[in-house]
Amino acid sequence: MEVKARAPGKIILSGEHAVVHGSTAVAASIGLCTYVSLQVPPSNENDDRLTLQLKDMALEFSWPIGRIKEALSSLGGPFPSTPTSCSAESLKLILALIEEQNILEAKISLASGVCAFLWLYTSILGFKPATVVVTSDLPLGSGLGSSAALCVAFSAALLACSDTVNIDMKQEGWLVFGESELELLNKWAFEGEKIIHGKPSGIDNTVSTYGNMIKFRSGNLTRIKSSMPLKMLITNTKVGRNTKALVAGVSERTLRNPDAMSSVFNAVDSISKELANVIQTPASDDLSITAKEEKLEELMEMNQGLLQCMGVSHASIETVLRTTLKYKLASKLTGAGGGGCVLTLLPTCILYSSFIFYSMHMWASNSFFF
Ligand SMILES: Nc1ncnc2c1ncn2[C@@H]1O[C@H](COP(=O)(O)OP(=O)(O)O)[C@@H](O)[C@H]1O
Ligand SMILES: C[C@@](O)(CCOP(=O)(O)O)CC(=O)O
Ligand SMILES: [Mg+2]
Repeated sequence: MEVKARAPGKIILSGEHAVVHGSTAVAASIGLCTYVSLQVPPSNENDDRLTLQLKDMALEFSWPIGRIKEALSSLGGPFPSTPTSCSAESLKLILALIEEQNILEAKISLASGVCAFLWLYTSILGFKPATVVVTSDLPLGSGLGSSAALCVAFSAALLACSDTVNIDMKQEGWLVFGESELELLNKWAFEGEKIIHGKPSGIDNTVSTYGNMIKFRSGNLTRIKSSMPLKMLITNTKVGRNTKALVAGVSERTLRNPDAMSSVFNAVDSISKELANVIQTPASDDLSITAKEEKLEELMEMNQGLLQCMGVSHASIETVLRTTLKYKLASKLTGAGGGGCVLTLLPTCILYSSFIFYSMHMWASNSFFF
């Protein structure tokens, strides 16, 4: 049997980091996905290994099922069948299994993704042999939510293979999970994100699970329907960074300056709520599309200023901000910052201005348009 699953990456329009501390944030899924294929051999076949292939990195991890059972036996299995956090003790045992595979120093950052895989796999499918293949359109560690897309795609493939969920609705040739299955999937993906991020808010796995645009606060999502065309340029600075370290840095700053940071988080909360309102409110004689875009630009600039206060901007991000400002375009970092991707709002008028569009495109050779 083979199951294929895909899950999208995301952009955060407002509220990253502050959302970890209880503020509202707004995010949208994008058309770049992570794909997982899971092949379970027929039970009469003599293949008793669990193999994970990370195709884009030309990496393969493979363990005899007996070795995984032996390594995790002290946990007293069977593993939990409802979404449960990976304890420090389980994480240590899983890391030992990964260390045996001699992962190259240059690719060590992938270990947390492999850890999330082993936790989700053994929790949802137990000790079944299988081959799992991962490919992705997303740049890793760039703020576009590759970690969450990976966890959502893993959870979707694993749950579809398990006997516990029913999926039967079809959309463009893909089977679709129902509401309660999506909720279960999202909870499992969150447990995977915790292994990669340390202290995630849950916004990335939630927008990857449900798609479209969402407003998110303290674990609760509200679906948003945009009433205006929203075009974003995404520029990848290609400066690598690690979400876990950046999130921990903001928490440390918050411990040192609780009152000041609480004001910063409150301001971000107001900005995200206002941004969601502007996106949802239809244009009218009193509020033209141009006025709405100007409002969004201002809110994005304010959010960027507060992200600088949190200490998560970077010289490469500032360079993109300065460059887009020359064209009177507003930008902000998206995701954890410290490098990674920058969002620039492309107002409807610029889409007709071929000169600016062309020169921006030439300059931003690392950019995608959405
Ligand atoms: N396709 C993938 N294959 C293996 N690991 C992945 C993949 N996508 C994401 N990961 C894991 O997620 C980490 C990147 O997550 P993170 O630092 O949160 O950045 P982002 O989510 O913005 O891409 C990688 O270092 C790796 O551990
Ligand atoms: C910084 C944060 O708000 C978003 C991180 O996104 P990413 O991993 O950089 O794509 C963390 C979170 O909400 O879990
Ligand atoms: Mg991430």
